[in-house]
Amino acid sequence: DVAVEAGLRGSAAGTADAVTSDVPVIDLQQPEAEVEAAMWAAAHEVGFFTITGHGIAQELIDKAFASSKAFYAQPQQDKARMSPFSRELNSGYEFYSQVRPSTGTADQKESLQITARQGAMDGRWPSEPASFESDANALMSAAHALALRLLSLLERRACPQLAPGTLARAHTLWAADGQCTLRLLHYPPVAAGDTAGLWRAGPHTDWACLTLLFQRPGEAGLECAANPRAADGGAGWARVDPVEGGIAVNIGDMLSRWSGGRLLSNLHRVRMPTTDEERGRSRYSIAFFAQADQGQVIETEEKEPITAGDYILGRIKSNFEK
Ligand SMILES: O=C(O)CCC(=O)C(=O)O
Ligand SMILES: [Fe+2]
Repeated sequence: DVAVEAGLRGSAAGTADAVTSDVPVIDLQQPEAEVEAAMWAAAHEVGFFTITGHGIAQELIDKAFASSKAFYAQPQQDKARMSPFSRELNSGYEFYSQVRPSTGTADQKESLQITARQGAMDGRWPSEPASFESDANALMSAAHALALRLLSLLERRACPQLAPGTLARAHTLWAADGQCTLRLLHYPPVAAGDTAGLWRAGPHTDWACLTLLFQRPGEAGLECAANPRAADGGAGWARVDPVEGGIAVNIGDMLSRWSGGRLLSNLHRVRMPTTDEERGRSRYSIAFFAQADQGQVIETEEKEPITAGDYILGRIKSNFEK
């Protein structure tokens, strides 16, 4: 959470190099009982894993990345004009604006946030490239369906207090109180020189129940805390490298709360490039955040009930009060 993130500022743990290797890779085409057990172990112990055999067509993913790349290739003022950012709706285009409590510096990135709530994208869909809206929507629908499947696989062990299917039903797309979000990210090439204190994305946990992260081979840099139960990154950082055809998955704060702490959200970050070749290259990623609809009540034995809407509002406030 925010206190953990702020506590990382300037601490050795926040900046230590990633030492351990990749997170578990889980093939969803195994028998369901095996998938469920493997996901539980990974979600419970690491909070991060990569899934393959997920059924989302590579063509859908490639098209969304192609549209993203074409969008970002345009001048900054055009992107801002086509998709003005609204903090209230958590939608639109942002340029080097997100300051993490963990670092105090702006993430070295630009992003376009699409919140799947009625009206949130009115006047915010980029008109160029023309394929943008349909490509982004196609990937969002597929990612949403996959996220519901994963939530259902985790639910029995993570949230035994819930009737089966509760988590899946709590997340809709484009309802009047929807909060699911697709974020297209671009980390531009970096000039050689001192990048101390800078991050492509500073250490943070996600607010969502579950995040699906599309990233591409050759564009590495994502790392998660080796031990999600330690407040300072634990015994170092683990690489979450892109896997051909794979999607990185992580547990967010909302599911951590809903599960009464059975699952923990894990800190993660995107490091700056370290070689000339890497510095000269963009990193593009696409995150789908499964965030329950505003009216959904998150009830557990451990804490007072809170609606998913108030939960997210609290997180937005604490970030902007820093
Ligand atoms: O681009 C990435 O790999 C990570 C992005 C991320 O963690 C986020 O947007 O919350
Ligand atoms: Fe994240």
